[in-house]
Amino acid sequence: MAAVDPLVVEGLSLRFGAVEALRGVGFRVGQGEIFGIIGPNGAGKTSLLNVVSGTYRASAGRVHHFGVEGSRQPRHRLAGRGIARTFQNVALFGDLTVLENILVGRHQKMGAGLLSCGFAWPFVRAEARRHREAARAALAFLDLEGVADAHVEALPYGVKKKVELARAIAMEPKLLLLDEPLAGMNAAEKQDIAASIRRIRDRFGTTVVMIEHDIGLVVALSDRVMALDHGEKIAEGAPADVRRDPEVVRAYFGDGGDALDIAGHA
Ligand SMILES: Nc1ncnc2c1ncn2[C@@H]1O[C@H](COP(=O)(O)OP(=O)(O)OP(=O)(O)O)[C@@H](O)[C@H]1O
Repeated sequence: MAAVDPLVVEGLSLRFGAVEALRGVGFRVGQGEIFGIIGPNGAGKTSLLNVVSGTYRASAGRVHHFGVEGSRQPRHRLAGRGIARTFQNVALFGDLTVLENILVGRHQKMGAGLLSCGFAWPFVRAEARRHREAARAALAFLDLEGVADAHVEALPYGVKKKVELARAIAMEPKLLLLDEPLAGMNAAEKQDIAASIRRIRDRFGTTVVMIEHDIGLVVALSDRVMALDHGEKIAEGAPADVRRDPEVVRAYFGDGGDALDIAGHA
């Protein structure tokens, strides 16, 4: 039987009063793909990710996760279905340690109660141990073991962003949604995160959908790219083709832009 695509989006529209944040956006993401979403400020990228992850309800259109209609599912159900996301701004608990933050993510996946309950049943202890092992494995995969017991608020921004990624992969997602994973980082940190995203896909076969402003890295990292402008899809395809697409260049730079400009945009 043919594999079902992890994400199929059809005719999505979203309105905020008079603002049409999304207008009839549709696309498909195949198993194990890294799919980049680009577009100038206000293009609708975050709105799209919010609809895909069930945070917002679309005015029209559908989202299918692994063949199941998902746009009306509550967010915690998405976690149980193998979908994890990170946020544009760091969304960790600053007063908890890195390891504790990862365990909170696991908790979301496995359902409430188990980690916090006081029972000493052997199966509960075994379950808690399994969560810890999975959390530590996620940290090790991203070379973060050294900060496992550090409080998140004490960490540099670039490390916090990486911890968010670790928290997401500790949920063992089949589909990973990343909202500007490289934002606010220096060049070395960006390269590190980009390499980590690729390693996650290569090692676990995770499908990745990523919004990102750094066009150079999106093009280098993605298998396919989609560009939005004013809530509409204006291009989709091979990263290098989308970057050169006249509509995309115009969206970023107006009529005076040319393809060389966007090639260097970061
Ligand atoms: N909660 C909201 N209420 C009202 N308008 C909103 C809301 N969220 C987004 N918008 C509007 O919807 C449009 C799309 O915004 P969105 O944040 O999705 O764009 P974006 O491409 O993610 O932008 P950026 O790159 O700046 O993050 C914008 O006009 C924005 O002002």
